[in-house]
Amino acid sequence: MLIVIENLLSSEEVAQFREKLSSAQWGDGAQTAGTRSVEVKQNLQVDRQCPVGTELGNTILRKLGQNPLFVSASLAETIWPPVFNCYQDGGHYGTHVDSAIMRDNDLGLTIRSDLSATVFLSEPDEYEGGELVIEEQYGAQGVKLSAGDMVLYPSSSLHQVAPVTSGQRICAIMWMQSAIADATERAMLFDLDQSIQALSVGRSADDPDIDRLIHVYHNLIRRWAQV
Ligand SMILES: O=C(O)CCC(=O)C(=O)O
Ligand SMILES: [Fe+2]
Repeated sequence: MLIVIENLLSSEEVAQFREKLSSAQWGDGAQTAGTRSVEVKQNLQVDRQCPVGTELGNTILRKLGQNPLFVSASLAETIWPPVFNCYQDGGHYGTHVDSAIMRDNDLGLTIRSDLSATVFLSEPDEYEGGELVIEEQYGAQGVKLSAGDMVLYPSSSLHQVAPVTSGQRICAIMWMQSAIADATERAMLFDLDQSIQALSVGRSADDPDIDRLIHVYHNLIRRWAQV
């Protein structure tokens, strides 16, 4: 399931990000690719130690924590620090699957990647090509969103970034471990939560039917969560 979260960042925030990223330390993205994906990855990434990247990454993490749609869809337990990338001059990332286990010994961080995310920081008309193409159960889907929007997709999917034939495609990407490892269970919880939110509108805070649905929602999480 692909989920689009619109306006995670406002246009003012996108402008601030772009301004700050222009002074960040950029390096060859191949340095962080696995042995197999290094052959298909051609892009630039902000160095992990760059303070600009850390500051902007923390801003994204804060915004995610405040976004009800993201929280409901991901039930994220641990999020990998966002990585900023830039594709230009034919830059691309051929078909690959993200590593299942990600480990950073310096940060003492290990996650199982359940969900991957891309926050678009360039407007679609700023570059040609550069679609994020995700292979889903029902076929491949190309994603190219407005600046400030984010797509959330299963880390288990094969995906690629098509060559950027003109302009620059700047994005933030991240991976996360969900409290609910199983994608089908997570999708059912998302549907249930979205319906509870919709049905609650106009009902009193102690509506017994809503209480019963919330009871079911939390007890399913209790049953399925790995925390
Ligand atoms: O830039 C993107 O949208 C995704 C890049 C990607 O798939 C990766 O770095 O693993
Ligand atoms: Fe990827």
